[in-house]
Amino acid sequence: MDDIVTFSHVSKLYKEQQALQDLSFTLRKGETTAILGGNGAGKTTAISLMLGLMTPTSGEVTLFGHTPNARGVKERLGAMLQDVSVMDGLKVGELLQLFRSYYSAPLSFERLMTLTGLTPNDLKRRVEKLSGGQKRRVNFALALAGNPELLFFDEPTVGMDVTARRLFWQTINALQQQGKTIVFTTHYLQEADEVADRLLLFKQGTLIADGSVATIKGSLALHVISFIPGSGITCSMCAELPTVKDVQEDDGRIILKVENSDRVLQALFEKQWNVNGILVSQGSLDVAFETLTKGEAI
Ligand SMILES: Nc1ncnc2c1ncn2[C@@H]1O[C@H](COP(=O)(O)OP(=O)(O)OP(=O)(O)O)[C@@H](O)[C@H]1O
Repeated sequence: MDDIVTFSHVSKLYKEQQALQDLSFTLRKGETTAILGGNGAGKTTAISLMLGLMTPTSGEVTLFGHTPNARGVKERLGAMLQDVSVMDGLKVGELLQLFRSYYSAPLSFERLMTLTGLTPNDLKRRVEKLSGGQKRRVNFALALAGNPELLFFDEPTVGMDVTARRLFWQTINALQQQGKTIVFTTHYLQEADEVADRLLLFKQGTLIADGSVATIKGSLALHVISFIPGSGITCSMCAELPTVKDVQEDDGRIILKVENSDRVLQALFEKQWNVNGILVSQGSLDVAFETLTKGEAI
């Protein structure tokens, strides 16, 4: 079966707070999905529901066609959550061994160390003595210990240094090649752009966009035009140009986010405005994200 995660009209209410509202989507085998959204959009709540750490107020969540807490489901998934909570009092090697013992076909110590960058020295250290970044490596190793089919990462690279971050994405890439299904949340849009096959964009507990990076960028079709304004050219004049959605000034350049760059260029030439150094580029995921989360495009 190719449907690995399904949300069917899922809502979650925390007392008065509506965290998710009528959310429906399906994640398929082998897909890498990035869940994006501003603070409080509902990303962690969605992941917690997938992991069976809480239940929906209404609607249904399934993993591999079963409820997340059904027998046999947990063995097939691994997770690295935002709160780095590892068991104090144990050495890293002991903790890894404990986790490996839960699974029928765990990854070897050597493989886990290669994948996560843990060193033989790290294995001898007590978990509570590790730095925040080192604890995240341990949590990464724990998520991979059972060689699961489905992996969840909630803001995985927060607190990782550059080397750790690079190794993390290399490992994710290797897992993608093996056909694993991966779900991660991030505030770093570049990560989502580079790694994900699919983006789910949350806003205030609802799904406002679902598609590939290319589709989401393309559906918005926002382009960026920038130029150095000559005297007399102001931001408010530029805001009147056709299809302009946003105007900013930065470092002596006026930067326009526009729906139709051809029409803007044509208008600039017709008006014979005194502008220099015109640059046109395709909108980035950041632009798409900003536009969507401001609600302008929907
Ligand atoms: N245990 C809780 N009790 C009450 N409200 C909660 C609880 N957990 C989350 N919320 C609220 O539910 C909403 C969604 O929170 P959630 O943590 O899922 O968002 P998020 O997208 O992961 O945010 P962030 O990017 O800041 O981590 C927020 O308004 C939050 O305040």
